[in-house]
Amino acid sequence: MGGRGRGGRSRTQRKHFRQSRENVWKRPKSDPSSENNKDENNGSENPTWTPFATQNEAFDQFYKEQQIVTSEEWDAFVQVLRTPLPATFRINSSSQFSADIRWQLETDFMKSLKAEVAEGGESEAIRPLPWYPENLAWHSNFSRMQLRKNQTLERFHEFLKLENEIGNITRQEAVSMVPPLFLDVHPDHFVLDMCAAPGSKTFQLLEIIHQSSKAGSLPNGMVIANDLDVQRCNLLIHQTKRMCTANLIVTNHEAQQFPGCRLSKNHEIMESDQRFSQLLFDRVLCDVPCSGDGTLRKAPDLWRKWNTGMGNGLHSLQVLIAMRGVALLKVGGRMVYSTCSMNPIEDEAVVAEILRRCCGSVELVDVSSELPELIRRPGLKRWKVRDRGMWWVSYKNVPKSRRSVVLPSMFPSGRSYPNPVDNPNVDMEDDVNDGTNGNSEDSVQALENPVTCELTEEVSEFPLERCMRIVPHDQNTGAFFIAILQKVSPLPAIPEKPIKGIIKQPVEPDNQGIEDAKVLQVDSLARTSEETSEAGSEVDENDDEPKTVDLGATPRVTCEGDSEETQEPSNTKDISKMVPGKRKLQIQGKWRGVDPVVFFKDEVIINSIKAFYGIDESFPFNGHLVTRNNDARHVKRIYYVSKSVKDVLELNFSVGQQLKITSIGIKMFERQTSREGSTAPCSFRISSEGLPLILPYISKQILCASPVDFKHLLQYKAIKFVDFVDAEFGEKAANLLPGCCVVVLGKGNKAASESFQVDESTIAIGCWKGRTSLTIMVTAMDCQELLERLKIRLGEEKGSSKGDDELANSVVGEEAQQSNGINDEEVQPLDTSG
Ligand SMILES: C[S@@+](CC[C@H](N)C(=O)[O-])C[C@H]1O[C@@H](n2cnc3c(N)ncnc32)[C@H](O)[C@@H]1O
Repeated sequence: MGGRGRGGRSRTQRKHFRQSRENVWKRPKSDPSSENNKDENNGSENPTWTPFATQNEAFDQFYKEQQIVTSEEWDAFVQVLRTPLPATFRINSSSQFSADIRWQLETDFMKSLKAEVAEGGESEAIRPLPWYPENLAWHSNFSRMQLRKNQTLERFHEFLKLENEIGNITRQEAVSMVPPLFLDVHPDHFVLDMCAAPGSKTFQLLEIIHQSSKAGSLPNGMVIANDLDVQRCNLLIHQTKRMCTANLIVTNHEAQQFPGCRLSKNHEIMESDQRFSQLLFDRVLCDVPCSGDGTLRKAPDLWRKWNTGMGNGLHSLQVLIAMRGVALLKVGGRMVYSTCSMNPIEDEAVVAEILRRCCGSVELVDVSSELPELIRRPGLKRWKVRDRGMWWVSYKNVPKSRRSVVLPSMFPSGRSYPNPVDNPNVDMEDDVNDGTNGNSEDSVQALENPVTCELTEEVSEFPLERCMRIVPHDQNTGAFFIAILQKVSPLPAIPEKPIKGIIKQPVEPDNQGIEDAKVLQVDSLARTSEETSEAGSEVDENDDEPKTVDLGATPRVTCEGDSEETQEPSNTKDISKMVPGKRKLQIQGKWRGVDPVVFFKDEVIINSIKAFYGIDESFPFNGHLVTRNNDARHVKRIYYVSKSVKDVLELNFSVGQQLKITSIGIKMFERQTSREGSTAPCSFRISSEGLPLILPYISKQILCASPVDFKHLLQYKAIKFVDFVDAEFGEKAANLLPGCCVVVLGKGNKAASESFQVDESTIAIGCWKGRTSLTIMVTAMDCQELLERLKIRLGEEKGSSKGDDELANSVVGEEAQQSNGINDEEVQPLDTSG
């Protein structure tokens, strides 16, 4: 069960989230490339912001020449690129409230907003994206400014903000929603998201995995979401936390070096139920780092920065990442390669190189009949390479001096040629910067390139027309490139014969699968990630993503120069001493500075939890509980993992902890820390994220409240037993054992006497049974959301026997809340400390 959408977050974290949103269509005046310093709205002097320039001659030259749109379309293409991107968002299809939210949009907001738009002369306010299944993705014509304009829009704005934070919707660029749709994910699939942060596509993949889960059950599939960047991994954790899933592992590796996790042949398989001996995936999403010019509409700063070196510099890394993805794919599996760049060097050239290296074991899938309403263009079969102001149509004539930068794989034929004798007339080193955009990469040469004229253009032999490019002016979106690949047979062994300019660099000699036995690399491909990230900018998929996250309580310790290489645990003692003021350096197997992941097996604690909540034996505990602390006595949080994640974890232990795990599973139990909490019979409470999963299995400490009492609990947070409208409920609550309990929303007015059955629509909250009262353990935001949902589901409450004012007077709020230590900060943002 995932995506119940009630994962709370800390106030600090939300504050960061809000503050980090920037107006991407303005930049600080201090920026030297500002064109003027007038305020764009009133023409007055604005000391802080100026509009972005949306011109770049090198960009125009490059894309005109590549003919990604016809010359007749050029004006329309750039005109749309220069306008801000309309907001789009997606309903979380696995959320308990997805149908309610869609109903609200289709009936309430579509109508009420239409009136507003009519006033402003616009034709459409919000509309579902026609190509996205089941009206789950929406386009809005309002700018943020407009959203604040009047009350109706403000209500819509508040709705978007709240539902996004709760996890019922995700604000995501329309084109970014496309790759997961073509991945054809099934709930039992093992999926690898190689470059996953900030996680909007991971979220989508998890939705699909969870889509048809029944209450209390988990799908057989799982997602591993990986990102190289630790900070962005934290964004990913933050984003996916809203999904409340036990079927996710977040890892922190260079995707091109993603571990093979393969048992050696002589490894004894101890457990009879061990499912697999190597971690291979049914689906791989390879949404690589790219120059990002498809996001110009939401990141207009790129207009100024754009140059051809960005795409050229990323091509090698993109090939390496994609090849690693293919190697980790099961035969018969599907991989989607995507970029938010329009550049053929990052797009078609990479796909062609994958096909070339795979020698027929990978095919481009023709998806022309899928999602017919999505307007897209076929991939290019011919393109040119631009480097330092020169156009090259074949590698043949690339001068020796540029051959470490311009690679054979960048060209449609992919052919390598011996070094030419450099043409003295084409002195690349002396290329003059004419200052067009402040970058020497794109000095525009007035002279015609003599080398280009000698050659006919190359055409790719691969069916690259099966790739798709989405361009902004076709359906008012950003731009995106997508290719769908299928692995039809194991990858071939690559000839041992050394090829000039190419070195053999097996990714992981000890753990390679048969498929990826020999992955060759062009020597310039072996550049470090630091170099490549300088070459291009990685642009957030979601302009509402926070750029930084307050990690809350746990400071993370990272070591300077810490690489993905094995680090011996024996070294860590000394290193922890070298970091004064920080908590003890954590170790996860061979990874330093990362909290350990350990199976939680403390029978005493597990049995006390089972007994206290009356958890049915059919709920699988064995091997499904993990912690981030080696010392069971000091475990604060216990996480729950699905069977699929458990299997991967067991394999990971067997192969020497190759995976560097930054987050795993769903937080299920948390230790009580307050005074009253420590005297309760069970020292662990059920976390709000884990509750929906375990709910059908709980038989003790659980009550059913009438809608009116449930609503009052949400409104007033704490209510004395004697003050419940349904006296029987109050009595039953008073008879619970002290500590954590669960309150389920019932249907009738005397819900306490109802027998209830839990299904996907059941709404329940965690509470604390104190001496005289019941107090909810739900964040303020989750309370607000639940109250909204109740309003819609139940209609306005009528005929309450106890008025709200009267009840308000009986509220014990502060006292009770303090006693159990629950407050708005209940849910920690990062799953790192034990
Ligand atoms: C285009 S963004 C991915 C967007 C993401 N798929 C989403 O939908 O939210 C590219 C990501 O690749 C990461 N990255 C860059 N180099 C990487 C590498 N060598 N291995 C893994 N991730 C890398 C960046 O940190 C960035 O988060």
